[in-house]
Amino acid sequence: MPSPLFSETPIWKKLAQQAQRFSLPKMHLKHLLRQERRLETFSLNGAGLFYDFSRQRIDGEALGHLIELAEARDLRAQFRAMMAGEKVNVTEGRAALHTACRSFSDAPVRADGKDVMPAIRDVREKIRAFAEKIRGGAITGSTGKPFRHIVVVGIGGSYLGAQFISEALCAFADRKLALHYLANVDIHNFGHVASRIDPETTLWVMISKSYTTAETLANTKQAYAFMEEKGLDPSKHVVTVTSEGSPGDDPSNPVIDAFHMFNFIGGRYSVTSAVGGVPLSLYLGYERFEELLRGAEEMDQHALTAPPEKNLPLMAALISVWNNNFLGYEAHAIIPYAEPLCKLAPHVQQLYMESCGKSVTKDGRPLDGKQTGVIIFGEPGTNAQHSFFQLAHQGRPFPIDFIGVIRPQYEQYRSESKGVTNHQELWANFLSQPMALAIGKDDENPAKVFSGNRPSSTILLEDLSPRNVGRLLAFYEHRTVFEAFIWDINPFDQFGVELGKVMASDIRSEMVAKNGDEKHSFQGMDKINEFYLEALFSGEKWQVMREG
Ligand SMILES: O=P(O)(O)OC[C@H]1O[C@H](O)[C@H](O)[C@@H](O)[C@@H]1O
Repeated sequence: MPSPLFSETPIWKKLAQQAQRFSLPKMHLKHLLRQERRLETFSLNGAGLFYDFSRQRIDGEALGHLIELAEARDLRAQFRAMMAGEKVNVTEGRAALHTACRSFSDAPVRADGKDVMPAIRDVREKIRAFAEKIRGGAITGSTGKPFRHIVVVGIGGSYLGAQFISEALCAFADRKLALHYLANVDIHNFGHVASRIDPETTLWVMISKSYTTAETLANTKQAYAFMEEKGLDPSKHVVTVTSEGSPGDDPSNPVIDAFHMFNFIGGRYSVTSAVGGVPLSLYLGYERFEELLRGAEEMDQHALTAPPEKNLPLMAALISVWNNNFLGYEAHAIIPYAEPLCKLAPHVQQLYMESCGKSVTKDGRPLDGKQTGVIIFGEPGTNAQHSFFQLAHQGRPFPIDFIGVIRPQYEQYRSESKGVTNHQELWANFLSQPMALAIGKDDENPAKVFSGNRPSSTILLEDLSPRNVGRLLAFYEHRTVFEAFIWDINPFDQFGVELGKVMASDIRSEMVAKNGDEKHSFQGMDKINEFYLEALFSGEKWQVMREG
């Protein structure tokens, strides 16, 4: 029996009724915040994170119904099934076992009846040994020099997670190593990287689960051509991370080493597999990568075992669904008051929007668009305040996650301005923004009125250690899947990215024909694309065409 559509359940009706109460003036956040013990009642501690949702538009009664929702949709049972290796990715007939990547327990985890842990432990061990050899100079490039640059070639899930973590932890990186990312097929990305590396001391890490992604293949070819042009032997400068048996898992193409990821790990959930493990261990050292895994494992265990009312990612998912489905917010911002978390929002953007941007339940029943994910975006504070916060305060409202860190990675720089350190100045803003959004302000001048009643959560970390970053990473992963479980959608497939790829392939064929025969005409294509292809191939004639 498929579970009923969320919108057809009794709990949906109850929550919709609850939401109506919140349109009353007395439910404005400026009043709710005066409730006694507001912070204690609406905040949670767990797995090293503090999650404060006291400035969400919620009260005890609404919260009670949200907890009921968690039970009604059996969220923890679904999560348990995921961690136990059941085929929760139903449309692709696969398990989703990213949590196994950071399991350090002796317990087996089975996918298709087979314990996946031995293979996972082997990969970790292989990464450790490899990273030590590269960092220690035991493996060198083809001219015998130790590696000083790492270029990570990959896109989407084979890029964003590693970029988020490497930025978050770059204070711990080996100063002798520079890390570069080559994701975009745009030649400007390649040109930029090529102009900043020393080819002889560059290690290229080619990451692709499928090894069929057009952008990554094009960039890989570009890199090989570049090395060959410099007289270097690519087999001494390239390492691959891909699934077993993929086109890139090819022994006839010699590389320094090849690392496997597994088909039961989705791209956007793969940063704790070899996809993140190889580049991050090279850049930060394996021990730090392992600390990150241990932090993620703590959050996994918390999400698995804590009851809904104490479960951080589950509560965050409930609040998110409340804001989206019942209070009607269509976007959600992630604003870390911590520059090292500058790539958290792009990572969560893929993680969440690829997972929750669906239009049918996992068994194919249509959902109206409002019953799945919202738009995620974000930038670090205070930068965001000086760019788009005008709209956050006086324009269209959207919920925000404010993320703060008690101790910065750089505690040694303590000069003061206006009587406070930079970190304290940052905190003054980190504290003022959620309050200003919640409380608002009246003014005789309508242009200076702040309506307030704009919800936010605050997530606090003690510091930005690898362990805490791992906890934060897993928090967002689990928040994402809990939301998907509420809607009964599959957070592990991404068919929505296919149509554009197929159309690109048709257009590519036209380009191939033109490259082979300059007389090839684009006529017969749809008129709009014909116009643009003519423009691309016209070169200097473009101006003439426009004038004509
Ligand atoms: O790792 P790859 O197979 O190269 O895939 C890279 C990325 O491309 C796809 O288009 C998907 O949208 C992503 O989920 C995936 O992570």
